[in-house]
Amino acid sequence: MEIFKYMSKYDYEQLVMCHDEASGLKAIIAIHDTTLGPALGGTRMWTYGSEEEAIEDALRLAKGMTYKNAAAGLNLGGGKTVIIGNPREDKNESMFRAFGRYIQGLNGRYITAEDVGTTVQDMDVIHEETDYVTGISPAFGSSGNPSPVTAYGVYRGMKAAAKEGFGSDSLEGKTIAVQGVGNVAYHLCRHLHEEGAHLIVTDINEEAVQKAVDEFGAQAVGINEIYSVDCDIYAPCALGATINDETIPQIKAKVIAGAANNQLKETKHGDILHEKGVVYTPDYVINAGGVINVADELNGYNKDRAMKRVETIYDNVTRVFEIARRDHIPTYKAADRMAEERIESMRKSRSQFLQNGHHILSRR
Ligand SMILES: NC(=O)c1ccc[n+]([C@@H]2O[C@H](COP(=O)([O-])OP(=O)(O)OC[C@H]3O[C@@H](n4cnc5c(N)ncnc54)[C@H](O)[C@@H]3O)[C@@H](O)[C@H]2O)c1
Ligand SMILES: CC(C)C[C@H](N)C(=O)O
Repeated sequence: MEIFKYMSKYDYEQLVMCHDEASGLKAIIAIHDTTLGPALGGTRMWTYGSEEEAIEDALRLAKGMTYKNAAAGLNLGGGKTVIIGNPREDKNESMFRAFGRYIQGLNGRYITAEDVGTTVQDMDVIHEETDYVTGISPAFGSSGNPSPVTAYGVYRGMKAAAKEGFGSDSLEGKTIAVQGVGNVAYHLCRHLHEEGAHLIVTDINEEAVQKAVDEFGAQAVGINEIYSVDCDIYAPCALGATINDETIPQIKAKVIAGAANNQLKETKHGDILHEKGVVYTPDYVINAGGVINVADELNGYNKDRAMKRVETIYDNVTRVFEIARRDHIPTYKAADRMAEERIESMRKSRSQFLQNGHHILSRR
């Protein structure tokens, strides 16, 4: 991978390689765009096949956060971290302390939170070294684990997508295939079960599957079976790129709406879904609940205010479908248009010089 070529193609600002021999920290912080404000995005810990794969993931996820934050109406830019390692085996306190010092060194250009493989406890350790971290324990006056809020946002966005696909936003009696029943999808399944949906689930973690079967009466299927099951809605809630050349011909769902980041392997897969008449709900619009919730910490966390803002995901998803219909474009392009228009208008209006300009973190 030619890194500068890639950064130039998608207009990235900064890539930081963080290394601490003593703790084993190998982290990559990618900052995509800070036009709207400091870059806020979570930290993923994962066993990557190669360093190149990790860098690419950090870059792709950071760009997704720029669009997610912009589309959600937040005054925040986009960034993300990946830590190379197994979250079950390789974590230690000094690793997250070292990582916290690297974040502090960026002096507020990047603010972190949880993502796959990291927890509230990890954020608390990072907080020992820096204030540029969110999703820390409620004991610190913070918002804690963002996953239940992300799940609520996905649930609301899925209802808006159902309205588009089926003419009603009721999920009662709908069959929903959920891929991955981890932190977010467990709570999503609870909302869906409470509304009377039938659930089909899969996960590489058998315990997680069993919990969904026991608590929500879900039907369990194999890892590769999930794409081809008879269902109304496919909810990708594991990792990215699950909508691709191999899976699209298998998917029977009329609507796709889930929590995972970067669901389309390539943009052409969004075009194919559009041609097939599948209602694809752009990932970064529907899964913004977690970042909306942690971002509220920057103003002194207020749960009611944060949840009110999460409710807007229903309207944002609806708006994306309206733009797609109006401009005869696939939904992923409509979402990009919505986010890019906001960034561009702010870029233009901010060109005027201001001594000691107001900064979002000054309110903390
Ligand atoms: N946690 C949040 O607040 C949040 C916010 C926005 C987006 N997301 C995205 O949502 C997705 C899920 O996040 P999470 O926090 O629930 O993570 P998680 O790690 O708790 O859950 C992911 C689940 O997917 C399972 N999984 C992994 N590979 C799989 C495969 N091939 N097939 C089936 N299951 C598989 C894992 O075993 C795990 O149970 C991620 O893509 C994440 O980036 C999370
Ligand atoms: C800031 C975090 C809550 C980010 C979250 N992991 C996401 O992808 O949106």
